[in-house]
Amino acid sequence: MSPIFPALVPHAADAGPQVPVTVLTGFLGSGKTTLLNRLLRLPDLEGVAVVINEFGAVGLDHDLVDHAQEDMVLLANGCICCTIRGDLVGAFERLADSPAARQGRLRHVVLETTGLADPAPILHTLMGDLRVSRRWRLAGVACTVDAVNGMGTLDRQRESVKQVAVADELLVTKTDLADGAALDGLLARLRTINPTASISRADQDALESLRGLLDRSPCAVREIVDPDYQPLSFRPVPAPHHHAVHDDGVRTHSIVRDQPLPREGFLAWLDLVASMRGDDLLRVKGLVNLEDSPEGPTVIHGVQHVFHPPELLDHWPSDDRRTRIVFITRDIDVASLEETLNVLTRRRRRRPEQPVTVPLPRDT
Ligand SMILES: Nc1nc2c(ncn2[C@@H]2O[C@H](COP(=O)(O)OP(=O)(O)OP(=O)(O)O)[C@@H](O)[C@H]2O)c(=O)[nH]1
Repeated sequence: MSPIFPALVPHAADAGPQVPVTVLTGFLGSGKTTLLNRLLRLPDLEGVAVVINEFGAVGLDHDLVDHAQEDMVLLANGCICCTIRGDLVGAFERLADSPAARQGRLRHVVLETTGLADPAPILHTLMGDLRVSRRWRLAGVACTVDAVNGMGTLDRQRESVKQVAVADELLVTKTDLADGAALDGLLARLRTINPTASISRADQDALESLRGLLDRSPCAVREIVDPDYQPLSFRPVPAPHHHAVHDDGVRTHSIVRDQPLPREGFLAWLDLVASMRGDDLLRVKGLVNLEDSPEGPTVIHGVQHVFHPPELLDHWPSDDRRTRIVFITRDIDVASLEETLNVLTRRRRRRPEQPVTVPLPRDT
């Protein structure tokens, strides 16, 4: 197993059942708390806890969210993505110690990030910090996008592009205030940045989407695993060329392989790509057909250079047994990802004892 890919080593068997965590991100003022409040008013949300991260000396959002205080953990005084990431670990440790968790009543956690957060380090902590990942498991990422200000925010704030790029569900808020043409333009841009996320409207089915994330575990490959999966409402959206072109440098690329892949070569490739270009891999999700595990696909899921431990499903969800991996990248020459995979899996299969020279993933 690769030494620089420790997250590919399965967790210890004593980890016990992990409680799923849904991350709710979205730029400042985009409607996260409003949506969360609507969600928490639903009748069947017993056992759902909320962790709120706020930026500022005095936390307010915890007062604005209606929820039993016992299940509320507030991270004040900073942004978990940078200054107080350790507090995120502490917050989950405190939550693990809460009566609900100790009595086994905690079934899901929603983590609302500050609107300024780069979500990637938060996801890394959830996926890669053993103190957290032993007990908790990322179930999905929802991102609110403001229909009125969203386009301008995407233009000006690089973090907001990243928030959109890593999301499983894009929840468009304030559609009641936006005009139709502007909304179409925004939807097209969202679809360009992240074609694999489902998009829903806050005033229609966003609540259902968020609710769906609470029922979802493990993370994030529903659209690949589930042959019946249909993204919600907004598909198909108008093609981007109908609107002004906004190039956020974010690209989506799918790798498909008909033949099963050798485990060693595949993991070496993933390791190489993650270590060389991890910063630019905004999101990677896939089902991999490995030669030594034909009974089901191995699910891979990563954010930048951190990957969930790959998970072997006990059966294929459909007749399609091809390897399918979706990359959302920034400024990577995707052709080099394909070339590198070809070289590593081909040569390893033929001559495992030979040292392998591979082309490195290139910039665009
Ligand atoms: N008209 C309208 N207003 C909304 C909608 N969603 C949120 N708002 C308003 O937008 C403002 C910001 O909403 P919040 O829910 O506080 O946004 P947030 O993302 O939690 O904000 P931060 O905590 O600053 O990151 C509030 O005044 C909300 O009432 C919506 O769908 N329609």
